[in-house]
Amino acid sequence: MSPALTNFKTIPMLWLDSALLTSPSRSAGTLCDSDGQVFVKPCTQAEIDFYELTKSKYPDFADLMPLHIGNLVLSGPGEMDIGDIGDGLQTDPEQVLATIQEQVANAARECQTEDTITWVPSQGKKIQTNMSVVLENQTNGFKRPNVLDVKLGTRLYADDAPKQKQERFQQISKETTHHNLGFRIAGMRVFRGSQDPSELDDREYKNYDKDYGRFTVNDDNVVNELKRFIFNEAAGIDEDLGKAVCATFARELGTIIDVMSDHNIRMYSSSLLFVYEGDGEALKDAIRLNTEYAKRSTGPPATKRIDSGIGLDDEDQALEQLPPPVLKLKLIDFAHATWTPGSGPDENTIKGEIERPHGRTRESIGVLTAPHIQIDATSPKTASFQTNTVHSSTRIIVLKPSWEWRFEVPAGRKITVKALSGTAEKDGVELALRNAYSFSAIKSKILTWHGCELEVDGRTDDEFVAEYASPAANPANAHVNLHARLNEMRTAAMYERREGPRVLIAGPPTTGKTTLVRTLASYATRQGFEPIVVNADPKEGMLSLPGTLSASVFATVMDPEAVDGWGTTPTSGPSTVPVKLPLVYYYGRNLPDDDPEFYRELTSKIAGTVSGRLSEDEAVRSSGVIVDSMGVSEKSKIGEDLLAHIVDELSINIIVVLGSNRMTAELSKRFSTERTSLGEPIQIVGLDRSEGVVERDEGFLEYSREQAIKEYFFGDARRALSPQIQQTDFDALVIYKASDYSAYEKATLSRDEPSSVMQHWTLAVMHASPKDPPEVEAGRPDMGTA
Ligand SMILES: Nc1ncnc2c1ncn2[C@@H]1O[C@H](COP(=O)(O)OP(=O)(O)OP(=O)(O)O)[C@@H](O)[C@H]1O
Repeated sequence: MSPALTNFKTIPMLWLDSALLTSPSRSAGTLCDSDGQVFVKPCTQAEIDFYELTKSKYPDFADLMPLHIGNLVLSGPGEMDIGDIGDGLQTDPEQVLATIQEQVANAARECQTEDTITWVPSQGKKIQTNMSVVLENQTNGFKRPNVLDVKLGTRLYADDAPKQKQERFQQISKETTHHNLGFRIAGMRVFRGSQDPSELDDREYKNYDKDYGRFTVNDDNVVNELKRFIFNEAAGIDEDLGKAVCATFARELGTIIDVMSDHNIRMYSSSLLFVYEGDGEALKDAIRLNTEYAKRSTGPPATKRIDSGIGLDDEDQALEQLPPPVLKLKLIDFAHATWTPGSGPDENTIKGEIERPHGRTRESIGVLTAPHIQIDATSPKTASFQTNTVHSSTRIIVLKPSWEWRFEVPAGRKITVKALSGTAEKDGVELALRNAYSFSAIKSKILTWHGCELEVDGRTDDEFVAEYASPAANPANAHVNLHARLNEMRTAAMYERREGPRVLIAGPPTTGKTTLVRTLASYATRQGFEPIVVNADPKEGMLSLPGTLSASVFATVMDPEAVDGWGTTPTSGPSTVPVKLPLVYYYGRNLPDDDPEFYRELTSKIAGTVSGRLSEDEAVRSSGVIVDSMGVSEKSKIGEDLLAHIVDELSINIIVVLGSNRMTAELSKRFSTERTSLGEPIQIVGLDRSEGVVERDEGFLEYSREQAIKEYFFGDARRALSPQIQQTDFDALVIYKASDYSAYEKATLSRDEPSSVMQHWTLAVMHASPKDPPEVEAGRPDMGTA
């Protein structure tokens, strides 16, 4: 049988061999590469799909899983039955590693030993598999890995499991710690885990097979049994060292619970895989080396330099220098895992990860840190230590004038940035010196005009210093010039008591439009102007949820840490940065072309309100308007028409086109003879796109949108928010849903009845009489969101 990799470069593959792994195990279907770095696990297409979807759409969740390197197709498709994968496993203690390491062929083994029917999402029919996932081997790099597999959940079967299977698994759950605690020890392996040499294998491991977790471990002894995994004087792991391991696992588990709580997923029979260095001396060495590494490190593990204009990749070098691992904790086995949007967090799985000790504000204390284990977090000896999986290092980045530090932080990770000296700004907002700013799920930049020193703590996914020979070489220079020109116009307008510039920022997708709008708004407020900013791009919300169009006066500083990059509203709770009060219209769709009529109607309404505000408020009038528009591809006729509608309605007199000569030329032609409603000519300015502007994939954007929704309802980590609860009878509510737009069906809204399907929906609340027709409802501003 010759393996062929689908999306992974060829690597020498061997059948799993005792000489290559930390434990001998020769299990059918299981492969390992020659240096033990990867682990190949036979699986179904559903599991491959789950890995791939998670990697592309939910990167923070993918961080909780073993790294998915690719997929493997074995030759002779159709020859292998998933039920065959488990042949020969389980009986010999030496073979238990297969259970423990990534639960190789877990589903199949369960099927063979616990049920006669193969449990795969095919209604119990046996399916054939010639596929495997190629994963990072979690035990790689350890000298003597101790491994513990904890199967999670009270319920162990998915909805599509056959009835017999369901009954069998219900029975298992009832008879084991699954029932009350929501988890069970599925396998364990401890270096020198017994004083009796006859209980150890030839590599000095004591192996606990799955029967141990089913028949020996119960609710009363589970904590003591778990202690066997960690507190092991015979291997040199004393009380202090063991407590430090527990505390570090608890911290990692906290992250897993936090991320899982943010997602809508259902997992059955998944596990947590705990791995740590089981040799006390090697463990102490690894802790020391990791601590030294963290202290010594002045740069992130993967820093790209652009010295002499040549990109140097330090990644390989940095990886070689990494200290040995101390411990790892991953979620594994996704044979029965699916993403279930709208279903809420997976309480069944999370239950197994949580113990609720009294008096702790945070509930994310895991099985290994149950109160009985008594971690003394105050003793320096027992404090948790840094592992290289969550390695972070403090480093200083020195930027010369007009340079940018560009960075990407994935969802679920956080960095803090302090400007130590000089001046630094993020999207036009100047960073206060020595103030720590936190950023998560972000792709952005810090720019300096005069040079600065930044202190950065935390691991980024990518970062890069963009060096420019002179300020003029940085496209941001054009933004400053544009701002200077707008300010001249504002000052003139102030003296003449008329309207200041109304600017529309347009361009194809991902050209830096929103960044420029934020920068211009921030520069204006820093100089005492009070422009109205209009967000005409429903894809991302401004001071409101995604799917809305909004406008707000910006008279005070913006909040660079805000999840949407703009700031907060009074509904987001108390804030150190002044809040803004936006006018919001609910559009309910991603793109303007999804319902152009309704989009036109709403932008006209916003324009009406903006015009009212301009005429009432002198300071706002002379400051003018800045509009962020949707990305319009160069050949989109409808996109161009919608832009023209915004230009007309908001009396735009300056159109800035980013990153497209063609669009600049077309708009110049279109507006060359037109005048605004105030009789001014319409100027078109073409600006270059910065090469720093980055694509944000759908997974990243979806996560950002989810965070914006969460922040809207619950505040953020910096401020607690108690959402207002107002109870209303369902009879008093009229609920409308955006109907599917078609050229024939012009109705924007269709009536919907309250039902359980609406759980986790966000509803825009509008003040209207229940008798009002949908057209009237649709055009009203939101009072808020429920
Ligand atoms: N110079 C830069 N360096 C690094 N990142 C940047 C830079 N300019 C913009 N970005 C980032 O690139 C991403 C895309 O930029 P932005 O949202 O401004 O583009 P856009 O044209 O508004 O996109 P869309 O068409 O999707 O609305 C953002 O995450 C932004 O923070």
